Amino acid sequence: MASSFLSIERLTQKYPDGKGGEFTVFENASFGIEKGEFVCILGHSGCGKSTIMNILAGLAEPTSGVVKMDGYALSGPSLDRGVVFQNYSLLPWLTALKNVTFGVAARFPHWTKQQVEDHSIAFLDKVGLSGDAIYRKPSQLSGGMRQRVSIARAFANEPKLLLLDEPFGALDALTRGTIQEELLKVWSGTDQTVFMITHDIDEAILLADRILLMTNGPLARVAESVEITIPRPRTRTEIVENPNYYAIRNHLVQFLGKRSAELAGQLSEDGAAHTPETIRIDKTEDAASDTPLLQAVRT
Ligand SMILES: Nc1ncnc2c1ncn2[C@@H]1O[C@H](COP(=O)(O)OP(=O)(O)OP(=O)(O)O)[C@@H](O)[C@H]1O
Repeated sequence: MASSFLSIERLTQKYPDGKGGEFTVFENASFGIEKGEFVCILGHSGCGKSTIMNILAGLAEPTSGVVKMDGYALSGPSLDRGVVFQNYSLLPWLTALKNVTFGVAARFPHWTKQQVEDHSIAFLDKVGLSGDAIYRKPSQLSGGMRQRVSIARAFANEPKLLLLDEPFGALDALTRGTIQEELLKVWSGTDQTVFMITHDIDEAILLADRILLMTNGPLARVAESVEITIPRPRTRTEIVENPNYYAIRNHLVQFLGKRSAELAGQLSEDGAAHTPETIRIDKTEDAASDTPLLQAVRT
């Protein structure tokens, strides 16, 4: 754990319960994320996903515990950590391009104006925005285009850690599908580490190297870390043909439909750190070693 690029160590969050007491959202949550990994977190509403995200972004302090990046404890927000929220958070008075150059110029102060602009245009292009569109203001863009600008802005800043809080939650299914693939394209050309909240199982399988599963709150925990054993590059139409797709999907559905509630509120009595169990489902490996096809290999 200590050697992970991002190390979440014994994170505990308690809030006042409004009746003079307090309730524990999660306790002693511990997990690591490696450099360049794309990790999604899934869990029911209220389990504490946004709380974890806000702590990673430096927008909130945990009740106890520490988050280390590259071995150093995080404190406060930083350009090293970029955040994309569901509501785009673009500056309404600036064009799409200026929304991107604004951050890039701050991140790379030694660059010339031309370098900043070329770099920003290249990232907008990667998410399918070019021509006139980049000179329009957010109010003149569709929701999908605005979210493309947010994603281009976040990647163009090249933060060490990119935090995505349900970035596609407000988009229709078709636009969502297109932008998911654009996100994969822009991510695969970098060594960017991404931590993303989503409520969409298929989105998580398409995007992630690993999916962290949280039990229901209060007293939630990150119970499982499910490896996505589907090779990259991935597309929405191709992954469903992979033999692991439905096995992984079924596991996630079972967890969220049943086990997330059954495991809820189970905290260790001795105050030990809660690390997720690694789940590896690989029907291709199973077939090669003659083990039953649907068996999950737990480590
Ligand atoms: N500032 C706060 N004060 C008191 N309680 C809070 C505060 N922020 C969050 N909570 C509570 O903490 C719990 C976890 O909230 P959080 O927003 O992290 O959940 P979530 O998993 O992101 O939910 P959702 O999927 O609905 O966004 C909830 O019960 C919420 O009501």
